[in-house]
Amino acid sequence: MSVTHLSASPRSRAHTASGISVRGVSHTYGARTAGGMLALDGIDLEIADGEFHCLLGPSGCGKSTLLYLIGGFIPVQAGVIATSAGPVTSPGPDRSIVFQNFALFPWKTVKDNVLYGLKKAGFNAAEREQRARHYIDMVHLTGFENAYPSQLSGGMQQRAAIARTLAVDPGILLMDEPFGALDAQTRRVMQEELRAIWRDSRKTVVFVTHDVQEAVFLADRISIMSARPGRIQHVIDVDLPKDRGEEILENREFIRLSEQIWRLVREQAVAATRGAH
Ligand SMILES: Nc1ncnc2c1ncn2[C@@H]1O[C@H](COP(=O)(O)OP(=O)(O)OP(=O)(O)O)[C@@H](O)[C@H]1O
Repeated sequence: MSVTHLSASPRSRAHTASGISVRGVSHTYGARTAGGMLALDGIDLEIADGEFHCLLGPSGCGKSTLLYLIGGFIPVQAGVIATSAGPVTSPGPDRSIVFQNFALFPWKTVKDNVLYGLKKAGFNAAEREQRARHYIDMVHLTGFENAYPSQLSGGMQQRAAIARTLAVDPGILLMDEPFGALDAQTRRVMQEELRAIWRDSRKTVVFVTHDVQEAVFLADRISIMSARPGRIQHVIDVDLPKDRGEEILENREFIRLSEQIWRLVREQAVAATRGAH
């Protein structure tokens, strides 16, 4: 896939990639009541500017909670989260999120969904048009600008949601199992496309997944979290070529890493099951 860059004029409000620093972050749901539940316990994590970072771990270990804290969607109770824009205290235009369930407005067309985010971000009419066209093309939806979400397949809806998120040019892209609802084949195509978009647009990505192969395919580094309360158990470097396609699945390092990480995640999943009894 070829991706051309839009001019980064001061008026474009483009956000440069940024690192993310998470220090001593804990989170308790229902903290004000006696029965509060500790979801995250002392998370320390440094994500470099321009890194593709995956969070892996058993169900309920707090992956989404950590992502929402970085996004500023839930307040930081203990510890500090910072980006190059400073400490995270609320959502900001430098961070955007893509959810599993697409989160498109069903009553708006693909183009209007993309334009909506741009208007909110303060782009002028000409920039909105130019950006909408560019990002709809980037995710291969040219020709479907006037379609409504209900007229699109799941993969196309998720590509529209990604176009809407990318169009506002956040430096940090937060993705919460964005391909979880897709069939295996569409998922593989989307993984390749996302990797290509990331490589060409230089964003910092934090990507939550349950899928070990997906994490190894996409990431520069992978954090494996413990069963609840979530802690960072291991941080693994993925030393694979930058350009990754179907052939990487047969790369010996890919296979070795996938097996190693699968064992580590399984240990945590078993611990989570024991903790539930
Ligand atoms: N709003 C909430 N109120 C109370 N408890 C919550 C809330 N959101 C999440 N939790 C609990 O916090 C823990 C962590 O949830 P979270 O969704 O962050 O985990 P996760 O690792 O993303 O899970 P999954 O992989 O199943 O999506 C879970 O036990 C969950 O039930």
